[in-house]
Amino acid sequence: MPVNPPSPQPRRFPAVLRQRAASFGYAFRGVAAALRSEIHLQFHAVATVLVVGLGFYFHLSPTEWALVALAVGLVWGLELANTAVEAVVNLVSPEYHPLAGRAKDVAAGAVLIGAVAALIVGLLIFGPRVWALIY
Ligand SMILES: Nc1ncnc2c1ncn2[C@@H]1O[C@H](COP(=O)(O)OP(=O)(O)OP(=O)(O)O)[C@@H](O)[C@H]1O
Repeated sequence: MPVNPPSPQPRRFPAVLRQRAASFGYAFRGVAAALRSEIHLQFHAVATVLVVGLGFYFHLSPTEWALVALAVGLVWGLELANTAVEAVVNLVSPEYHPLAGRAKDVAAGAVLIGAVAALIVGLLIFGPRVWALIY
């Protein structure tokens, strides 16, 4: 009795790629929406452009660029997460609730810690150079 050859597997690779591309699209849409609505993020965008400009001006080393990139990414990431927490809290608890307040305060605290760390990195990397430029 003839044996049928195994039927070829459906080609799922392009579908997976499409799904990944869509996920990236949603993520970029999230960043764009947060940028439009959050004044803090608009401030970070301006600060990021300034920091990158200063980095080129002062010819940062690769290690310094890595630290600056981590600091900038940390602040952006935490600010976006904070925006997401605020949106969810506003959705599930539009009325006053101590837990809602705590969630927002803790998320804001995470941004604060990240911002202080980024400030320290910025002062250590740019501080001496800016100082030498002025004096
Ligand atoms: N539903 C709530 N229940 C209890 N406390 C809340 C509630 N919403 C906000 N709060 C308190 O008010 C603070 C400010 O909340 P708000 O939603 O204005 O956030 P925000 O940090 O000012 O954010 P943004 O300025 O980015 O909108 C919170 O950190 C929290 O302490």
